[in-house]
Amino acid sequence: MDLALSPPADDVSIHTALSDPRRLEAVQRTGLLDSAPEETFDRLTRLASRLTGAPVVFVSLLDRGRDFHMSTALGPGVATPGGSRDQMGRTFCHYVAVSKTPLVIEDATLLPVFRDLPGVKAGRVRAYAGMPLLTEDGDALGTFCALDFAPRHWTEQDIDVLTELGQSALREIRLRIALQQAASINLQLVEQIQRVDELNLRLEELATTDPLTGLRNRRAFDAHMAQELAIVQRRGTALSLLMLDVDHFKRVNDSIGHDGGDRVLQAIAGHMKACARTVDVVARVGGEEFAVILPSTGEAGAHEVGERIRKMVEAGPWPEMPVTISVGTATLVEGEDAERLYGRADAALYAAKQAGRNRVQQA
Ligand SMILES: Nc1nc2c(ncn2[C@@H]2O[C@H](COP(=O)(O)OP(=O)(O)OP(=O)(O)O)[C@@H](O)[C@H]2O)c(=O)[nH]1
Repeated sequence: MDLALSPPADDVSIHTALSDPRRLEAVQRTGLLDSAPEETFDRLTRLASRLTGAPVVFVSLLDRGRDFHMSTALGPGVATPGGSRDQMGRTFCHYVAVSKTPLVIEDATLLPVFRDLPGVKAGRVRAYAGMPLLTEDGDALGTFCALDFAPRHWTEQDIDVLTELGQSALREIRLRIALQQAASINLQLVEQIQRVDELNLRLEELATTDPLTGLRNRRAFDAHMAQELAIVQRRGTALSLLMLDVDHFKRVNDSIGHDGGDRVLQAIAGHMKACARTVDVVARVGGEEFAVILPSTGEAGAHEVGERIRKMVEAGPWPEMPVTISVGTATLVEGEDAERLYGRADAALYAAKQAGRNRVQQA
């Protein structure tokens, strides 16, 4: 029974069909290209070889420019092909993939279309029976096929065996595609979740950061203050607050312009960050007003930090005009809430201004 192509596909149309990107992508999606031999497929080819008596049965995946033999079974006494599992050049499997129908050849040397195939010319194959392995979308992935070195009559039972076992191989390959798809969807989901997390983090950062100085804004300051007070209540540690205000900032603006004033605010923010520990919370709480929350810090420590910042700001360098700050400090007393602490630090700041500015005043 010769089930040859009618009309047989020519080289150009075979090349075009095999190069179809959708088909090649489907082959990739099996995840089986260059995979190690697997018992699942080897069992099927072995069984097919035993039941048909064909000396060679294999499952091929038709990749770009090569046939990858993912499973090969050899009959008794047949020498192992060894080496590469890739088959280059035109093969019977290509005709099966292009026609998407079975191909059964009893003696290829008698058929002009096939007698010049490299495998036939080299004596590696004379008879061939192959079934196409098609995706659910009808793309040809490869073949399940048997061959013989001598002319051979393929019986109806041979064809049934190859068809049935080919179907089993195909079911397994389709399962692999589905698994690959599920894994890829899973990966995409994980990536999307990561992206959303990153965006949320960025949004949170934007919502809590002062755009001019990069310090925490008033909102973040209030949240940190509540958090620190809760810690103090639990652990009984100390907590201090610094309020800072640029001296005569109106004059600064008037002299060097609003942009110049902004640069001064940025430089002061830099000095404050340089003086603070990582646990301290440095914030811009108003136009030219700053605050620093100092966890685990008592009166003396708060005064010291205030002085350090004041001196650093005074030292500048200020190329355009001298700049100083006034600082008010307050240390939490028992039973005090955030508002009262803030109020006392602010009052101390006011007192520092009244006392002549460029100084640190304790509440
Ligand atoms: N450049 C700049 N100026 C600001 C910003 N926010 C507030 N200001 C200015 O800061 C000045 C604050 O002035 P005042 O509150 O009168 O106090 P002051 O001039 O600093 O004087 P004292 O605080 O009493 O030493 C105003 O001129 C505001 O316009 C800002 O983001 N950028």
